[in-house]
Amino acid sequence: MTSYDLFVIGAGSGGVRAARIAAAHGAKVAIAEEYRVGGTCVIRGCVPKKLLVYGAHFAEDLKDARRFGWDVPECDFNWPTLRDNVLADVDRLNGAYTSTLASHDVEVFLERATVSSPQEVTLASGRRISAKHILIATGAWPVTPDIEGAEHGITSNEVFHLEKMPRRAVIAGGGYIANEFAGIFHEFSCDVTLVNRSDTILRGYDRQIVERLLATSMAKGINFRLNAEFEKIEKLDDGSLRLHFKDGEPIETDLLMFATGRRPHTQGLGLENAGIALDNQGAVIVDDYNRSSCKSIYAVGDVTNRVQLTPVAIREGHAFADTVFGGNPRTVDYDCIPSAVFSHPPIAGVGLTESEAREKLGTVKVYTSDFRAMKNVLAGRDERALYKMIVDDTTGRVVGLHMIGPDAPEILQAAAVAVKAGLTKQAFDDTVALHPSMAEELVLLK
Ligand SMILES: Cc1cc2nc3c(=O)[nH]c(=O)nc-3n(C[C@H](O)[C@H](O)[C@H](O)COP(=O)(O)OP(=O)(O)OC[C@H]3O[C@@H](n4cnc5c(N)ncnc54)[C@H](O)[C@@H]3O)c2cc1C
Ligand SMILES: NC(=O)c1ccc[n+]([C@@H]2O[C@H](COP(=O)([O-])OP(=O)(O)OC[C@H]3O[C@@H](n4cnc5c(N)ncnc54)[C@H](O)[C@@H]3O)[C@@H](O)[C@H]2O)c1
Repeated sequence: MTSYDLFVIGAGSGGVRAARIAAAHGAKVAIAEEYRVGGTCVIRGCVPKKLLVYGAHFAEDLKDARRFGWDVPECDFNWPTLRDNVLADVDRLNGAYTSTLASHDVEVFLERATVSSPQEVTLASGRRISAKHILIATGAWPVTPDIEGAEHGITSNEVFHLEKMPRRAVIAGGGYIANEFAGIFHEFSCDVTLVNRSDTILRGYDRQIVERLLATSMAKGINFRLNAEFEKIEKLDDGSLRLHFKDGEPIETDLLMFATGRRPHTQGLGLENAGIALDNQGAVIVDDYNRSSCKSIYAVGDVTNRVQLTPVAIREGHAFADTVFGGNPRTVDYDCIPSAVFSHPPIAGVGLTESEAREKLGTVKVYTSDFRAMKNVLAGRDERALYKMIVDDTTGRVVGLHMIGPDAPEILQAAAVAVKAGLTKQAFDDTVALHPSMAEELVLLK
């Protein structure tokens, strides 16, 4: 039986980083991937999604360009062209990730692996491999509600491969994926309805910012059906779908996409063969050093259900490799992780929301800037940005920054450094504005 120092299951964001760094520390490493090297982020998540967001934004840019003097003729959008170009870029990245593993002498098995004992995995081909350490980096999988006809819906796994752009689309869910794809489909002239089971969308984001997204999305023409529970999905003779709800009128649509959360991908992985403890969501329970209840087996990324974001999975994979193979025990700092929703317009935030800060700190000061970006003014686009700074009134420290508006994620990434470093509102005020920019609002808040 071949033996390795480390066997990684899952070549996504966390697994690839862990494999590469462990190998650089001198370990003999192998990795198994059942679909494509690169994982969710590269193959069917962040990267192709962001490329579609860019593609979608041209709908507004082309219209606005006329106000800036460009003689733009009526333009048609061609979905197969964008889809195929995006998928070609995914192929390129898949190749780049595969060569990175090869150049670090990580052996890649393009097949499913399961755990057969604390120091052994079995490949789908039947081959058994022993390893001193096993890393579970199998990510998460879309959850679809248990309702009659749910099989007629798709998930984010399939959305990047659509044959044609539907005329009507319903997106179930009110989180990241639902809001991002509502914007994408809408910009491609599709009639979009977002259906959520509660009246709260984007839980965890600052309410005022989310309210602004809701208002802006509705003004653009995206429909929202909140507090709605599906009863069943009926497929009609012409191939379209009729969605029935426990209350309210049915909706007819050409496409139903479930964006109703992602569950840790642990089913059928054989974790019981190594006595690995899971939580009630099926996530691998790990300690601060990513070690599971079995001492030779570790887990990183979405499969641990801590923070389902790529940069977090990467950090966890890196910290694991440094800890176990680099003689440098490290944990990941989960405080002040910036995040964004690539909606139209995008949202970005770091630190405490206003309500979290009020609950945690008691006395807080909130500074806001509610403005129309210069570009939107000339374009005649009645779309306002909102920036919010949450300050601890006792210390003057900025404990949260939340924004919605053009390029909010780009601006927030830089500002998050200041929040993470514990800078005060005064430090922002002391910084001279960079004019004219949208970001200058951050140092001009009164
Ligand atoms: C549509 C979408 C958009 C997203 N956008 C963003 C974003 O903009 N920003 C952001 O930070 N995050 C985003 N995310 C989340 C991000 O993709 C994940 O947090 C990240 O990919 C998690 O990395 P991971 O290594 O834990 O798992 P993954 O990247 O999911 O990798 C797990 C890999 O394991 C493989 N695998 C599973 N089981 C086995 C097995 N038994 N044997 C072999 N291989 C196996 C899978 O095929 C997969 O390739 C998005 C997710 C989705 C779905
Ligand atoms: N920009 C980003 O960083 C980004 C983008 C996409 C995904 N992600 C990651 O992927 C994860 C999964 O994304 P997601 O959007 O699927 O999950 P999510 O957890 O963000 O949202 C799930 C939503 O589905 C709703 N829901 C659940 N069951 C439902 C039902 N039966 N009917 C209608 N609504 C229902 C929930 O109320 C919630 O609003 C996110 O938590 C995030 O960490 C990140």
